[in-house]
Amino acid sequence: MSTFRTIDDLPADSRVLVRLDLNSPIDDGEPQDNRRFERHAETVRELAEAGHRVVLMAHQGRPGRDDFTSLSGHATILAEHVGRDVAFVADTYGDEALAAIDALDAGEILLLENTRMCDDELPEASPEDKSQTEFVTALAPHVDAYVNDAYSAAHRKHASLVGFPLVLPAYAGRVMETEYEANTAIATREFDGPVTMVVGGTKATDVIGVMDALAGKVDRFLLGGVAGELFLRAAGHPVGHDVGDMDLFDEQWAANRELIESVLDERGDAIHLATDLAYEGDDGERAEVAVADIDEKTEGYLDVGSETVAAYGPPIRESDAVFVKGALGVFEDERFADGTVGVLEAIAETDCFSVVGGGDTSRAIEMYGLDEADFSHVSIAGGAYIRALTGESLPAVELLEDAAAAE
Ligand SMILES: Nc1ncnc2c1ncn2[C@@H]1O[C@H](COP(=O)(O)OP(=O)(O)OP(=O)(O)O)[C@@H](O)[C@H]1O
Ligand SMILES: O=C(O)[C@H](O)COP(=O)(O)O
Repeated sequence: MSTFRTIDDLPADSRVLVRLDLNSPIDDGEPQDNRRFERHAETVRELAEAGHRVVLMAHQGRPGRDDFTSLSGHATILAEHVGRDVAFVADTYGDEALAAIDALDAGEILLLENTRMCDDELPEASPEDKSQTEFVTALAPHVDAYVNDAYSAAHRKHASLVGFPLVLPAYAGRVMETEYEANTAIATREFDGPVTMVVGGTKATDVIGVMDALAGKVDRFLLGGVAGELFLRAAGHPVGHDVGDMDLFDEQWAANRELIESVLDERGDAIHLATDLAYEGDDGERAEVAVADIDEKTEGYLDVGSETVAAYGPPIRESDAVFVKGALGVFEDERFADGTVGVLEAIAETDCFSVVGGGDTSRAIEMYGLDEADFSHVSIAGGAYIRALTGESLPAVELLEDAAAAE
């Protein structure tokens, strides 16, 4: 259990500065609704209903990238989820922002502009340095308390995440509480039976690092996606090569080859690899091939095959806990969704403790009509989930723990 002060501990009628993570896919300049809005809305609604004056901060994208936008569209989506007005001010800590904060009445909600539009936010620095930036020193006197709900950004040492807890009483929001507990479970909880981890997706470098770090905690790894093909390649099969203009395999193979070979060598008995793979046949339909029959590099494989999906079911059903990181195939294309959906269905049928992480993978849950309630937790964190899985501490979380300990 964490040792945070939570929003239950806030003094009545506070003016609270709340850090959310509303970083979202952007389409045609507009933020797309997603789980992050729905989850953070609970914290925001609870604060407003309790009569606090609620000032929200969040980031979107990074300067120089296409997804670096204003948060005005985010305010509209958030308001729909909260069921209350969310005012927006196109300023981070200037006179306009401060005047809007001062004018708030009890129960009103205000979203400030993208924190990354302010120069003090981004360069990573110590909490002490961040707490002395103009961004923090200008905003802090206009509020009574700081609430961090942005677990999924807590690995970043940015001003809005690590600067405020040093100058204001700091509390954890509801999303921070639930994400912390579920995501640290693999590193901190004892399970009675086997622990299984489903490993896939495109970020092989990240997940192979997690496999290495968790070798002693996880009883079996079920592999697919890019990492799965790289392990098959290490086992001597001619797969996991970039085909056409793909750039997923060769670079990650060069960067991780030694680690993959040593993990396979030391934990080979715990690593389950696909025995068949799926690809796009000449007729455009899904085609499958047994891994043992692949003797030359010709195809780009886009999913694990049906024999593999069937073989991954029993170990999941026997598990006491299952953690998912990354999809087993290109599930966005229905032809190649069998691996990802197959393991999610197997998990949903059990009553084991289960955490599904990663923004992309968790999207498969609604795409294929699965019920989120059948999983113990569907995480909204990407980079922070990876770090939590390996037991690495997150700077912004540590500061909330320090704040509670110093009480
Ligand atoms: N064999 C494959 N070839 C190409 N892409 C694949 C393959 N298998 C899975 N994918 C892709 O992996 C993506 C999910 O992987 P990613 O590593 O981004 O994981 P995530 O954990 O869901 O997301 P994030 O960490 O970005 O929040 C899916 O969009 C899927 O299309
Ligand atoms: O979307 C995320 O994973 C977090 O908001 C962190 O965003 P960043 O990787 O741009 O810092």
